[in-house]
Amino acid sequence: MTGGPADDAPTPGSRAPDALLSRAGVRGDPNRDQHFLVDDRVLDRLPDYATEIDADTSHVLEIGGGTGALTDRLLAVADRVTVIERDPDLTAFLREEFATEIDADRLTVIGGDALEVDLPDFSLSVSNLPYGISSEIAFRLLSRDRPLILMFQREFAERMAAAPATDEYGRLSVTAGHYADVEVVETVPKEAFSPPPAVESAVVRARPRSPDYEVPDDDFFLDFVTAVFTQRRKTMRNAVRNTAHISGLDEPDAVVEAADEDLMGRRAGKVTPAEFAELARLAWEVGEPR
Ligand SMILES: C[S@@+](CC[C@H](N)C(=O)[O-])C[C@H]1O[C@@H](n2cnc3c(N)ncnc32)[C@H](O)[C@@H]1O
Repeated sequence: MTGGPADDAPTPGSRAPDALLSRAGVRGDPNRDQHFLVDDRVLDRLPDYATEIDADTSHVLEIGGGTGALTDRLLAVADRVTVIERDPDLTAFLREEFATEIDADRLTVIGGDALEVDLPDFSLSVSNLPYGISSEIAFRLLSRDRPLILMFQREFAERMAAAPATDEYGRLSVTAGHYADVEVVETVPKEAFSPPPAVESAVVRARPRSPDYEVPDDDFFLDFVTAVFTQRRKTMRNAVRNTAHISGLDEPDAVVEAADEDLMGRRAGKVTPAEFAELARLAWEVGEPR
């Protein structure tokens, strides 16, 4: 993990982020999740995190194109890029600024909400996400089983990548880890953005994988984990009993009785994903899920 902007020089020939901001004539509105990356070195490293794992760059998806500083870097490594941007002024600007790439069929700009529009069949996503929709968009992307390089608020990124029994480990770590190997590859200071956000950011790299455990049903497993973590201060015994309504279990007591006693005496933060999976299998068998 690198510690923030440092070392290498910006890529020659790429569009300067401050020039893009001034051509677009925007300042960035935090109420609309607009914090534009203005640090060339961070912008240059984002595609590198994908190429260094040999990710397929035939069709790169960017959520939240903004003024196109990252789009420009992605076009340098990808055959084709699709950008989804909600702000109509910014989509108009992107279409004008990148008219040549659009005409050459190398760039598609979709105007709309990334949570609502149909996502294309992308091979990789590299995005500086709108933080207001971090969780929803992250899981929309994770479920596509493609490599992802995503900028989040630092705390969210660290929770996503956390290992069992650490302070950050929780629902997000288990559910994201169900789809991918997740790592924080860089922390990014506020000053790398214009306007600066209130908190630090971090870049996450997610590589799709099949989990090394089996679950009876993906949705049931994810709901079960979520339900247990909503009561993370309780022992598993009490959490499983109390959260039955969320996970849809009709017979939570039967699950508690059949489960390993040591496991039931722990808190959710000390339960590994594989142990959650084993418990979900048991719950599926004896808990009479609806
Ligand atoms: C953090 S900025 C990143 C902009 C640019 N990619 C960069 O790195 O400078 C997030 C962008 O997402 C856009 N945005 C916010 N909510 C969105 C949504 N629901 N769907 C699509 N774009 C959204 C904002 O208008 C903004 O341009």
